[in-house]
Amino acid sequence: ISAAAHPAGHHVVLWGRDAAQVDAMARSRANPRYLAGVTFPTSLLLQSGDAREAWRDADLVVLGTPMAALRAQLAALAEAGCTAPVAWLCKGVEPASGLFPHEVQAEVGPRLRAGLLSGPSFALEVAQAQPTALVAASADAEVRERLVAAFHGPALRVYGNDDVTGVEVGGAVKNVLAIATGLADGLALGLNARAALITRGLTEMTRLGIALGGRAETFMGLSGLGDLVLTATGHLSRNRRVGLLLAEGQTLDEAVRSLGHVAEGVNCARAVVQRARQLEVEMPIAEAVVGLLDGRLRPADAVAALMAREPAQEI
Ligand SMILES: NC(=O)c1ccc[n+]([C@@H]2O[C@H](COP(=O)([O-])OP(=O)(O)OC[C@H]3O[C@@H](n4cnc5c(N)ncnc54)[C@H](O)[C@@H]3O)[C@@H](O)[C@H]2O)c1
Ligand SMILES: O=P(O)(O)OC[C@H](O)CO
Repeated sequence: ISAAAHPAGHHVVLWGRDAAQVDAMARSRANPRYLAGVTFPTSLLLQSGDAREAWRDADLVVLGTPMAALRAQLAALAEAGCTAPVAWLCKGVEPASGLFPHEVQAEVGPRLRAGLLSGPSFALEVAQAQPTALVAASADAEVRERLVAAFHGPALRVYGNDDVTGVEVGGAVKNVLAIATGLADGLALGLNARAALITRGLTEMTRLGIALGGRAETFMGLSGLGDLVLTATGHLSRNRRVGLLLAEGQTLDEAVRSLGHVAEGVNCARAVVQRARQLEVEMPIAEAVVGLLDGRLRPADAVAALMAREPAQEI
């Protein structure tokens, strides 16, 4: 995403916590482990050390960490009195608390001018400047405008949306559903089953999102249906890969270890189901994913349980 901001003519600093890694990237102008074949723009400045040096004069701060690191990063910005808009890219819930990103921000940095970027976007394709459409979500119109100004360009279309809850629920629940479709595809349950999981999964996402205060239309947009289709079917998805590995017979620990990357859906599943139960929202597919991840259900039992549900009206 740092590379994506470059064609828009901005001065971009990529800060990383691992000095050796940042040094290696600065020398090679590449990150072969994550972004194979991508060369960084010559103007992209790479920095480590004191993060405040990187964002002190920034017009916009973008946090590209997993959910587990969001609280500490936001707290540091809040404590240092950051006045620039701050946006996160993570999708999911905080593992320790089950909170969505904007809820974490409300706890640690309520005065930050905050927003997020979401939508169907594998990092590799964004870095390759493949055409991509994203959502800039914030309750603050100026933050949305700043994000659009920073990233909208020849390869990225950025749409605004003020429904932060809806956008974040979509980004979290699609991870859980991608595990489910990965499992179904790994078990060769067929294309009909995959389409059914995506569609009924979208219904679950929408029900939960509305119960949490999101708007129905958001779930039909890029951060809902769009990201669900991408993550549930795209071979670059880590969450889908977890499902495929479970279908091969790996345990959850083995699957997460062999993945070697963060798969937010593993933490999301339990938190999403817990929220749904509290709100009396039915989410049978997400419930089945939790049963599978916890080792309480075997894949065949999960399929049988979902198929044995009472007939119901579609809407
Ligand atoms: N990779 C993608 O295609 C993609 C696309 C859209 C959104 N996301 C979301 O973005 C988030 C990050 O995903 P990723 O694939 O970039 O993960 P990642 O594991 O590659 O981590 C991203 C960066 O965060 C750093 N980091 C990790 N823990 C940290 C900490 N405690 N403090 C500071 N930095 C820390 C890592 O060193 C790394 O540089 C996830 O929530 C993911 O769902 C990823
Ligand atoms: O690789 P995943 O499953 O974390 O998905 C990455 C992005 O969220 C896709 O939009």
